[in-house]
Amino acid sequence: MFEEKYLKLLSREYPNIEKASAEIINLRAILSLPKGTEYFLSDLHGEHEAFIHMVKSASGVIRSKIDEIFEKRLPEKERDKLASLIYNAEAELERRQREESDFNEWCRVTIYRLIEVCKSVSTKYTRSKVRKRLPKDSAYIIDELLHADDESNKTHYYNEIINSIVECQVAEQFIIELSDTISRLAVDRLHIIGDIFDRGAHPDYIMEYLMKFHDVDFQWGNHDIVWMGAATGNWACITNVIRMNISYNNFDMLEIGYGINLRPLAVFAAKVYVDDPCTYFAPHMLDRNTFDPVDEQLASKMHKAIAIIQHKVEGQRIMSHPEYKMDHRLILDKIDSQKGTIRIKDMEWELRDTNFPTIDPTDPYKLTEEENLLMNTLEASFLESEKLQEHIKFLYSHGAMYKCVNGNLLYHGCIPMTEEGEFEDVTLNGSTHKGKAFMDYLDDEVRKAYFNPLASDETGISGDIMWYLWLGSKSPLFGKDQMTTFERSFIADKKSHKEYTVPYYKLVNNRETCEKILKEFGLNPDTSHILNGHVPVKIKDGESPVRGGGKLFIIDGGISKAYQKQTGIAGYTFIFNSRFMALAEHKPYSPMKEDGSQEFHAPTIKIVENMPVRLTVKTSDIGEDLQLQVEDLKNLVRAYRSGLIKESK
Ligand SMILES: O=P(O)(O)OC[C@H]1O[C@](O)(COP(=O)(O)O)[C@@H](O)[C@@H]1O
Ligand SMILES: [Mn+2]
Repeated sequence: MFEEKYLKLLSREYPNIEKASAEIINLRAILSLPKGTEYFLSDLHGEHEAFIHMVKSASGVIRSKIDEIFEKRLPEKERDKLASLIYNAEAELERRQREESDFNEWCRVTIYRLIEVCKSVSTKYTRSKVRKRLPKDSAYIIDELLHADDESNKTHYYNEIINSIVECQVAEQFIIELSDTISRLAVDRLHIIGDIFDRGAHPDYIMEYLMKFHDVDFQWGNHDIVWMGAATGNWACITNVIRMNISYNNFDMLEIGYGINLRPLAVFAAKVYVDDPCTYFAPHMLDRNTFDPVDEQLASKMHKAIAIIQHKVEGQRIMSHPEYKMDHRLILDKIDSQKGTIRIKDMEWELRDTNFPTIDPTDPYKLTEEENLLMNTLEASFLESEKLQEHIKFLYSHGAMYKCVNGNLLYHGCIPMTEEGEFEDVTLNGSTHKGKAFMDYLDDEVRKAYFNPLASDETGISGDIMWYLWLGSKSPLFGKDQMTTFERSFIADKKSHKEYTVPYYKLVNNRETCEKILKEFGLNPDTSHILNGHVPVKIKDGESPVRGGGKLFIIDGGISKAYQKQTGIAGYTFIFNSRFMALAEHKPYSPMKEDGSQEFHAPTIKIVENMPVRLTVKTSDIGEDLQLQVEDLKNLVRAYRSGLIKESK
């Protein structure tokens, strides 16, 4: 009965034997194609240019295709230029326009070459899938070019199309679209293993790019979850987000990108810290603001003002949630203004800054009236920012705490474990969970906090769970014992800044631990792998991204400019195609120079596992779905044949 109903519904889409059979043939053709290339990135930290370059170059995949096709026909320099064109067509076109004596001829030759590359990256897909990835306006022409020269008598037709493109003066647009199509085809699916936000200038641009990408998923990082909490209106999250981004001078993103009104904070800070240079709050100057340059002095004052509000608000959250077990992070009541010291966990530290005009020593966690008003305005800015809310909703709809995909387990930080290597029971809001069940519980609560706070277990203010996930010691997204933000700004002695990672990070050096985690998530421990982000791999100190005897890969190598000194490289990406799994080790991204030139450094690719046989779509997760669809369609055809369901046109 149920099946008949279902088949009737299906018959709306495939109303007769012919249509249903055509789809069966199509699906079976797809199943036999090679598995598409999956591309994994993590810890993007607002570095939009480096990120877009990584996606467009597909971590060296484009370059190796060009070499494969043109090695015998074009000198290396020419191949470099063709690659640069695909990475950033607008910029390369500008350079060519200046340098080529016959620009039209260059366009003509370039279109031929791009079509060859495009053909090569589209061989893994059905024609219909390729068509879907083509830009709307030039889809028809590209489709023709991709297939026109198969027969020699079509060569004339092929040349005519290219000549017309050049003569109609649409060659540049066409080249841009074709280049973009090539990058899109080179990567079938993107996985972002957390931390899109903070430190770098433009996570907002990264989100815009990803929202247009054909297939992307996220595993939330601690820096994403704190923005998700801020977008929920949680003050502990809001203050953290603003503090961090002012500390990296990201005013363009905050005020222009997301429309967060920082004027009240500026006015407040300038007044409260009028004679305080706020020396230890000077922002890092990695990127300049184009639209919203804020005077460095004022930025330092704003940074200190929001940091103090953060410590007050956080103290309130700690007191409301005894189960967070964060009493040791109650800091402000431990300040001894007379002595200029602070006592943290039985240690006394000297403060390098003792000017706290807004802290009432008898009630140090209470916001002043002005601070309270200021927080109300900031909350409104976060709740009302259409762009931010749109980006956060996308993070929700395409993201999760973890993901199992094609035999890989993806998560940003860790799975809480005891020193003995058992999954650790964690109690939050009166509910105790461990392992996969804990991740599922958190996933659920994070969604409720934003979409349906009344249905959540949350005992404090909505979004506290996101704040806990940002810095709590049992947070799978954080994985450290504490976040020493206060110490980093107020105490010179670096010993006080120490943050220790949880046992997980040692345990995963053992293969058995990794296998145990994979099993917990329902994956086959013999064939599956874990992909982790979050902890920068310090190559220069001899660290390796490969752990657990090759069962786990940590791919945070520091795309973040702020961390490149520590890691010695510019990040890892991971590639899983039909033939192998590989780590790509990147060199720092060099931005375009004033004269318009730009150097690209190909990453070093290390194959970490070769597939015993070439993988097909059939063996991938999607393959399972497609096979079920084929079965359903076969049942539908049977129902038509037996007369159970009537065919229509
Ligand atoms: O180097 P910054 O930007 O001051 O940030 C330091 C803070 O960032 C953290 O490392 C968290 O960020 P990550 O998730 O990128 O590691 C904290 O543990 C630390 O207190
Ligand atoms: Mn992180």
